[in-house]
Amino acid sequence: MTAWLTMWDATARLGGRRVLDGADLRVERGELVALVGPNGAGKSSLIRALAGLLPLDTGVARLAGDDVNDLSPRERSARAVYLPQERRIAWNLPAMEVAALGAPFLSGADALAAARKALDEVEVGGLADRGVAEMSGGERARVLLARALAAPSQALLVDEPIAGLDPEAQLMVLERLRARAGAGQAVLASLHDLPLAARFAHRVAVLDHGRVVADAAPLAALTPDILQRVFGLSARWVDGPDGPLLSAVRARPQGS
Ligand SMILES: Nc1ncnc2c1ncn2[C@@H]1O[C@H](COP(=O)(O)OP(=O)(O)OP(=O)(O)O)[C@@H](O)[C@H]1O
Repeated sequence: MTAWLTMWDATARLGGRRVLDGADLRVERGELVALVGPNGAGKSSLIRALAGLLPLDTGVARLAGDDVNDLSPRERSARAVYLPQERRIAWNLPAMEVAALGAPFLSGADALAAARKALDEVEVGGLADRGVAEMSGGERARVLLARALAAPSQALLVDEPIAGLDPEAQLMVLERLRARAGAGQAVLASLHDLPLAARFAHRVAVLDHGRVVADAAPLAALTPDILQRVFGLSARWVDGPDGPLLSAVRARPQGS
C-alpha cells in the first residue's frame, strides 16, 4: 500500500547548510508518528519539505503518491495541512476567523462551522470571539492548532503542537491527534517530550543531522543507545502506571 506521506532519500539545504541528508519517512493514514530529535536535527525542515515549502535537492516528498511539488495549493491542502512551529499571527482577528482560515476552500458558513468545531476540539471554544493578540501564548497556540484541525484534510503535519501548553493541555492535544489518526488521518507531529511521544505515538522516527536514524514502535526506536548517541542522554525507560517514564541524566555533563 502507498503510504499517505512519503519522503524518500531527501536532501535539502538552507543557507548553504545541509538540513536534510538522505531522510526517509512514511506515514500511513490511521497512524500518529512522532518525529523527534535534538534542536537543529531537521524536524521542521522535514515537515516543511513534506508540505512543499522547502525544495529538495535530491529525493522526493509525496502526498498520497504524488510529488508535493506537482500539486496545486488546493490539492496540497486537501491531502495535508501544516501547522508551523512559528506561532505569530499578524492581525488581531477573533479566534473564530483565524480558525476558519484553515478551511479557505469551504463556503463561509461551512468554514465557520468547521472553525467552531475545531476550537471546541482543542477546548478554546470560549475564546471564539476574542482577538488573538489579546490571548496568552498557549491560548494562541491552541487557536492555531484549531486552524489546522478545521481543514478538511487527510493528513496533519504539525510542528511542535504541544510547545508552550500546560501539562493538561499537552495530554488533551495528544489525545486529539491520536483520535484524528484513529479516524483515518495520517498524523506527523514533531515533539520534544520523549515520554509523551512514547505514550501516544504509534511509531517514533528519530531524526539526527537530517537523517532518520531510527523508525519503529516507540521503545524500539528510543533505545538507550539512540538516547545516548542522538540526544546525549544516559537514560532508561521505567514502567509507569500511565505509560513509560524516562529516567535520564546528561551523558556528557559539562566539565566532565
Ligand atoms: N533559514 C535558515 N537558514 C539557514 N539555516 C537554517 C535556517 N533555518 C534552520 N536552519 C538550520 O537548519 C538546521 C535544521 O533546522 P530545523 O529548524 O529543521 O531543526 P529542528 O529539528 O526543527 O530544530 P528545533 O528542535 O530547534 O526546532 C539547523 O542546523 C538550523 O540551524
